Amino acid sequence: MTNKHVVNAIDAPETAKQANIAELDINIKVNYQQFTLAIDLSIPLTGITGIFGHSASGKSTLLRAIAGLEKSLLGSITLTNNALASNTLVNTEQGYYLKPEHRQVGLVFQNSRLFGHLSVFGNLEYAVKRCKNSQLNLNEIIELTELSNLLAHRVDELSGGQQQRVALARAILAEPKLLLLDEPLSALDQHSKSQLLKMMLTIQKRLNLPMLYVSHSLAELQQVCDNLLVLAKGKVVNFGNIHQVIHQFNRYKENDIIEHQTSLSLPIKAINAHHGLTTLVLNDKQDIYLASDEDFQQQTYLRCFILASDISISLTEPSNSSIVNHLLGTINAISHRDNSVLLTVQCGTQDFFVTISAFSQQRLSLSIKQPVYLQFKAGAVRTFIH
Ligand SMILES: Nc1ncnc2c1ncn2[C@@H]1O[C@H](COP(=O)(O)OP(=O)(O)OP(=O)(O)O)[C@@H](O)[C@H]1O
Repeated sequence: MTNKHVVNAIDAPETAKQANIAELDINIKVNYQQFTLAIDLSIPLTGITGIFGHSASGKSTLLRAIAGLEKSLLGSITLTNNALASNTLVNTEQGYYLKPEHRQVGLVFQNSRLFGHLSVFGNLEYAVKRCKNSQLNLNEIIELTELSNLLAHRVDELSGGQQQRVALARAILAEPKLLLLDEPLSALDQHSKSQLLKMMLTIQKRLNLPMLYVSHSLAELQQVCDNLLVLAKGKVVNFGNIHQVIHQFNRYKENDIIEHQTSLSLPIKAINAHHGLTTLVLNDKQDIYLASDEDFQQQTYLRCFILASDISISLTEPSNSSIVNHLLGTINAISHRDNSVLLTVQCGTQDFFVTISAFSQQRLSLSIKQPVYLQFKAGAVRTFIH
């Protein structure tokens, strides 16, 4: 198999091996009658990596292959901890297959099967007993998954969100080197989703546990993922830093999966409680204003995105406008789509994506290399809380 996708293929000069980061080397084919998954990819095991794609693109099949649940797999999967230690999970050429229970890979599904007749504590205790040489502190995991008040409850009496927290705790207590999450939030309401996303982030950081997280929701992935893998029809279409992958999708004419947007992670410069505005540093000359949220107090940087349809263009600096954000930039790409035009405007080193009508583009005679002002309201900058 060729065209191996490497870490942040887009701009990272260093591979995970060079940086001594654990890595999952995948070179596999899974053949079904009507579908083939063919992946040749090295995934650096840092933070949370999102796996995104249309239905039936092969996301769950990939996770099942890593977990050891795919019988019809050909190829190899190796978990490399550092330059010196690697752990082959499967290598069909060598006739090697490590059983799922020996892979040190945890799995949380949409409907994780718990022991319904046992209490929450009983379920967690079972996981601890199965894990030899347990290093984790059970109380810490109970605290991280906010289960202290539920320990005596039978799990079949819990809500979906509570059950998923038990499933998460149980998976972690098996002390995996890698945690796979397959649509763990899809059956939950918005409140439980936010709670679990925050929990996943905290757990990832506190335990330094790498996660691969499959979701249909780009918004969920944007809240927690550092890297994004996009699959289509069983193949990798893109992999790398999540912001860069989203920006590359903006540029694909055939993109039918990601809404055109500018995706950013920026440091917080100031929180102006009086005006309810927060300032983010875009570069040494330009800031971005957005509406404050009390949770920003605990943050040093924010992930945010601005839809391309929420930004407009002005040829002169809008000095008498109520719109707080105006950034000077240079048009470096113009792409026509039906009656609209997608502009890429560079401000400092950051690309912004702007959709305007073809009518406006003609009226303003916009062309490549032209300086323009971007304008967007503070409310157009959408954020996620960590
Ligand atoms: N055991 C199986 N036998 C035959 N075909 C299968 C089997 N498991 C999965 N497939 C096929 O493989 C393809 C990919 O399925 P998969 O569940 O990996 O997709 P997915 O991207 O996770 O989809 P979704 O987002 O809908 O869950 C589908 O066309 C599915 O029908």
